[in-house]
Amino acid sequence: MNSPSKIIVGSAEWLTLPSLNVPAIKARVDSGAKTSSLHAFNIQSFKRNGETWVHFDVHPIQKNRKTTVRCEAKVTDRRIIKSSNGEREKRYVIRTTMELAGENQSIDITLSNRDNMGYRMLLGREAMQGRMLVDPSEELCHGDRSPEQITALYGNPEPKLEGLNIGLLASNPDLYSNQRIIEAGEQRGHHMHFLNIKHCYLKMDAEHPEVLSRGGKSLNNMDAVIPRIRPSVTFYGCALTRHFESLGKFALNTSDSISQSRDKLFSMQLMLKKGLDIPTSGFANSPMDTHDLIEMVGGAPLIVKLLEGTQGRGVVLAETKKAAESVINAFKSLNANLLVQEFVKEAQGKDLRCFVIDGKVVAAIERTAAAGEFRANIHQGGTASIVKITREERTLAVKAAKCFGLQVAGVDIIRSRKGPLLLEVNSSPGLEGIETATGKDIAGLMIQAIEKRLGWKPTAPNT
Ligand SMILES: Nc1ncnc2c1ncn2[C@@H]1O[C@H](COP(=O)(O)OP(=O)(O)OP(=O)(O)O)[C@@H](O)[C@H]1O
Ligand SMILES: [Mg+2]
Ligand SMILES: [Mg+2]
Repeated sequence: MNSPSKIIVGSAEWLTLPSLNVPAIKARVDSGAKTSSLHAFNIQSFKRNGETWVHFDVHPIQKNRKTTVRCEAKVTDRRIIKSSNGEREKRYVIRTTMELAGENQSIDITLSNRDNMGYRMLLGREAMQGRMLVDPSEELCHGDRSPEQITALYGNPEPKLEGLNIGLLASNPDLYSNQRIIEAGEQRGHHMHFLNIKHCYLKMDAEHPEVLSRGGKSLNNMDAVIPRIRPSVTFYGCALTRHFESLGKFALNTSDSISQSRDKLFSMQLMLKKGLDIPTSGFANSPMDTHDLIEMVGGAPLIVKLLEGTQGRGVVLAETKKAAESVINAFKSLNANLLVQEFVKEAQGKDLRCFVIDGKVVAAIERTAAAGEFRANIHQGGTASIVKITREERTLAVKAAKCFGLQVAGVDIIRSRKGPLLLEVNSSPGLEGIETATGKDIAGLMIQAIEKRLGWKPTAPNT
């Protein structure tokens, strides 16, 4: 069995991919994977002498997004790959030479657009069969590479002087929030593009997928997009965002996170599932259950919410049981979906808006309803002021954003006798109220979240 001609490899090894001009790449040895894979981006197919080729970029060094190698290879196949989390994805397959322990061999590699546990390459069992034996307790059996050696091989990359191409996917360029995002991006040296959601369209094609803007301009050169999708265009805006994501572009809030948080009922169920508290709520189909619903949330006074409402419209306070019954049944007769919720009276018309970016609360305000009003929405005449939030509230806000996978979120919390309760999570929180009240550059922090994710560093001196 143990043929002496086989090479022993550990759990990770340095390889060379000479035809791709990759002099050194640390691969994770993964006999659980069939085919080897390479983390590639900007993957673009093209025709050469009637054959399909791809060019793509690789960051060959772990935790380094500055060193980029541009590669080109003939496509030998397109394959459905099932990743370890069960997701299926169609990927390009290329054949290339791999050098390990002084031996060359030809292997198939799929081009994956995700990082594999921080490794830029996975060496699958297809490439190892008949040639290698794995000793999982060892690592780098064929030598390590020092940072100095890596620098000698790749040279010192020039810092990227050029700003990023950032697309703001939104509807109204005159909106305070949109203007601020464009301004903050430009201030930090980026090329900001206002992309009107309704003026963008997409091409679904296996070889050359694309997002375009009216007139036929390709938007495939965007490095990142910031979706600011108003509720009326959720479906279309999420479709565009999803397309950008599948092109390997970074979306500050993914289409999945946006659509999940937009569905009020679903989002409440998800928050509860993650152990995050909300005011007790009920949802029913038939008016025959109205009475039970009212009892369930502790009787009147109670809140009735239309699932489709925004900015405080469609949120009603029913002071008495009679009023509650009439409101619920009236909405029902209009075929509206509604939920019934316990009224948090002790909040006294106040709620908290916590602005979360990249897992941190970067600003918080307290909104106070106008006199005679229980809804704290600014659109309903509410006023905003700075507030110090508790550690518990901070944690709750961060967890709420995380449970949807939102990198930017406006988390609304109401202070109840039982402690802080989540009201809702917004994927396109407005900037005006919070920037004005706190004086913080929230738009700038959103841009910085993109820079961080893309490993972009501003050049001195205007950091
Ligand atoms: N259960 C409740 N008890 C007391 N006040 C509430 C309750 N639910 C909502 N409110 C008040 O009403 C306001 C509006 O409610 P909510 O945020 O649920 O709806 P909305 O703002 O219309 O929704 P959206 O932000 O999605 O447009 C809240 O900001 C809060 O001040
Ligand atoms: Mg609200
Ligand atoms: Mg909302």
